[in-house]
Amino acid sequence: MRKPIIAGNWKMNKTSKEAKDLVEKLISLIEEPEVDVVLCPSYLALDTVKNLTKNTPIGVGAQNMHYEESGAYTGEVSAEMLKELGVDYVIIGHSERRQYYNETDESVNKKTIKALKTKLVPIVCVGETLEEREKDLAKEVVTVQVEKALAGLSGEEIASLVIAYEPIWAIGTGKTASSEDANEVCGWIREKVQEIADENTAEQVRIQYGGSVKPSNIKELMQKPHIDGALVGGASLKAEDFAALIKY
Ligand SMILES: O=C[C@H](O)COP(=O)(O)O
Repeated sequence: MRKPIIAGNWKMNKTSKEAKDLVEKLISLIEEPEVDVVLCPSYLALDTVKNLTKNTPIGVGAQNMHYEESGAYTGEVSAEMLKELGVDYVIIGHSERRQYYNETDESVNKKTIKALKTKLVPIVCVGETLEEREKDLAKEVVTVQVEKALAGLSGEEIASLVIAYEPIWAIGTGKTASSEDANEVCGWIREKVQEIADENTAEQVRIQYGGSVKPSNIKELMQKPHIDGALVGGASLKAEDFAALIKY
């Protein structure tokens, strides 16, 4: 049985002070969540959020990392630096990083390998553009992204990570993929994992949906057999909304 995982990706929002307010409010609204809960603030707020959530079931994730251990990479942050802060998860290959910061399938693969070696749980993002969906290319695009992201990993490693399916056209637009469409793509991802690894791995790997998830649509999405959670942007910025998502 896969435990659902709901993660909030705050993107470039919330100063450390605002993060503190949000986390304190969230803690007062959720007691013992039945799902894994993860908050992904900016790098600068990670320490604050980690300290505030220390004795709670809330996990903390970064939004990106570099694949090298150290070196002349101005502005970058390593997996070791995240680990030292007590970070548990790291989002890898978010479409905004693919679109604006030259993230490629190859760098996603390197980062995923590095995260696993450092004992961070990667949340590996994949998803098609609207144009690709309209040309009926979603299956090909998404499964190739999965194949390339997971290249060289063992079944055990794949089973331990999280894959987030985020159709780019649904991110921050208010347009959610229908629960049927989202489930269909998550099913294709699971099939691909089975092909790359084996049935057991495919059964274990958790696949999230992301793209305009909100309290009004989470229940329907979570009822689908291949959807094991959500990667949430906008609705994770308000404690009440995020708490409602966790309690779906
Ligand atoms: O990482 C989160 C996704 O990009 C979804 O963002 P959104 O919930 O604001 O559409």
